[in-house]
Amino acid sequence: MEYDPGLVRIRQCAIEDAAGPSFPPIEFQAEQEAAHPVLQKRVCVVRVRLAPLPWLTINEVKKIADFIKNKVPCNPKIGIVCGSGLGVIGDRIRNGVYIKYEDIPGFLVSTVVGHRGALLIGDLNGVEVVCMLGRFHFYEGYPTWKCALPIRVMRFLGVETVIVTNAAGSVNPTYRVGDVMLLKDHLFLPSICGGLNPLIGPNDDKLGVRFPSLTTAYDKKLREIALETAEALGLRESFHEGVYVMNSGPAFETIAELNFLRSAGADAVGMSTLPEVVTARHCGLRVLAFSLITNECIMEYDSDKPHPTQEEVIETAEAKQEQISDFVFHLVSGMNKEALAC
Ligand SMILES: O=P(O)(O)O[C@H]1O[C@H](CO)[C@@H](O)[C@H]1O
Ligand code: HPA
Repeated sequence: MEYDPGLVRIRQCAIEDAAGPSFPPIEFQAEQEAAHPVLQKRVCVVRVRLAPLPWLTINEVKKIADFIKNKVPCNPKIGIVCGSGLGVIGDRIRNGVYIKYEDIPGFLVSTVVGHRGALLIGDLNGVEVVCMLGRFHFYEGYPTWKCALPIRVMRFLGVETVIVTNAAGSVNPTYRVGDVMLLKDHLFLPSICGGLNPLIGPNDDKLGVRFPSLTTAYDKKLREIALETAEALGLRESFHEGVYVMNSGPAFETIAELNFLRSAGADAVGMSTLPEVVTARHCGLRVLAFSLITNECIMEYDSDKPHPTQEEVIETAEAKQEQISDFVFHLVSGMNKEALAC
């Protein structure tokens, strides 16, 4: 039988190398053909060129965590992601050690105003935390799995719970600028409509299951603690629980889009957070997430309200930063007590 390289079909090929699982090969080249000694069939030996792996393996993520641990011996149980203008949360951390993102091999760099670009590890109200002073956004050009890479790094630093914060616009007309919305659910539009789920790619079962459930993504007990903390600080009236929707950004939404999002059940809209939340749930972390409402979204045509700007977002975040950092300061203590009691 004549061997025709054009007819070779390899239906599935998973190759384990030292670094972990590979993805489908992209090129086959026939090298030789021979009779198989046992099967008594003609077989061909092929040379396989693998597609370069875009994803990091568990070992590569562990290496980043090990680098951090070698620099700063630590055992944080809570991880915090600071949203736009909310890096001030880190100012309450005592005995903190900063590591700039650019100094961490394999990490990313922040490119957005209002994101300082460093990890801060230290003591927040008696709890050891690792705090991201600045996050990564899809619109900066990072794929969603990379935006969420720090969450996996946190997991290998020993973190069990993450507090993910963001600045967001209000879609719910009863919200006011300066209010806080605890996320009770989300609409991950870039995932549902755009195939941008951060878990796309080979799954490592040692980290999490292939098909994680997100039915209880936002921990109920942690939300209760957050509301009790707000109550104790006299802030309860400005706190809500609602649905966050992610727009990939960087453009703010049109009026038609905002009305569509409202009718779909959204209360606040932003351009971040969900890659981190999905990744955290996948690797077994508990999640509390909240939005600071930094601007009112314009939902009507011919409105004379100001158009949303990054400056307004940062201004509101700065005006509220003391309140937010006070809230997080007390929140971590309540969360820690609950974790110790479990
Ligand atoms: O979600 P964070 O990082 O808080 O930032 C929010 O603020 C920026 C828009 O002003 C966008 O990046 C949006 O996502
Ligand atoms: N839309 C999207 N992202 C945002 C907004 C907004 O109105 N405000 C802060 N981040």
